Amino acid sequence: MQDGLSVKNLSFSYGAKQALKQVSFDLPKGRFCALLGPNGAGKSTLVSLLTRLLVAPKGEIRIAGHDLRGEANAALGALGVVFQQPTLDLDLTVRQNLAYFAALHALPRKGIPARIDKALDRLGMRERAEEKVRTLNGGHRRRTELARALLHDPKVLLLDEPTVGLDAASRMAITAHVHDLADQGLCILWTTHLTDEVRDDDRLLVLHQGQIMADGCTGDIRGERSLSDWFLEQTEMAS
Ligand SMILES: Nc1ncnc2c1ncn2[C@@H]1O[C@H](COP(=O)(O)OP(=O)(O)OP(=O)(O)O)[C@@H](O)[C@H]1O
Repeated sequence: MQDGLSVKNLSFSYGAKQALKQVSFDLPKGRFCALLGPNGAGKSTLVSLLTRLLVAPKGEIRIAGHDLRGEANAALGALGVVFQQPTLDLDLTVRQNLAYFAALHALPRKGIPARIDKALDRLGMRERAEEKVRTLNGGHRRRTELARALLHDPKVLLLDEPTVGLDAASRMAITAHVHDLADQGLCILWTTHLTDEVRDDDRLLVLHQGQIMADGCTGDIRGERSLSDWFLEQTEMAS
């Protein structure tokens, strides 16, 4: 899918343990998609395959139309990633952290300050640009990582349980910011095991025991039940 994320028949095993079984989905641009799965469902394995930390022997991944196997540079160039573990340098300022990333990715030097300002604006972080990351709270650190992931103007943004360790207010703020990014045209894949981060009009993929057990609009999937009740019931039934 052009400008979106497409996965076809993706399987992966760690030795005898099959972590993903024939996973397929197509995510369009301009949509927030939550990948919901309990512990051990295969979320981290999928993230590792999408970022090429692992390579699947079978199946296809296309990022903004580029095949991750055949056109790895173009595919990864269209992908922004926020990993679960924070990777900011605490002793550098917000701006320095972003500039460091821009240099690492060989972005054209002249445009870097404007790119940084734009990315910080998108996350409401411009006024924090000159502060050391160590002085920021967890939510603002997360937003800095998000701004950094946007610097190279990706089409697809992948977030691996991005709210882990944040308080309720920061979780809400980050979730709202990322929904705004989807409204601005990005294709978002947000992995989580927390049902309260998913809105009724979000696209929902439910991963359980390595397989997609539901794919659609969240409100349609949960029906009359709360998503939390639906999710518990389904994952317990399938266990
Ligand atoms: N290096 C490994 N060697 C063997 N099995 C593994 C390895 N990494 C993961 N697994 C297994 O693969 C399955 C999927 O794990 P994965 O970490 O992808 O799930 P997850 O949904 O990310 O879980 P969590 O939310 O707990 O991180 C699990 O059964 C897990 O035990």
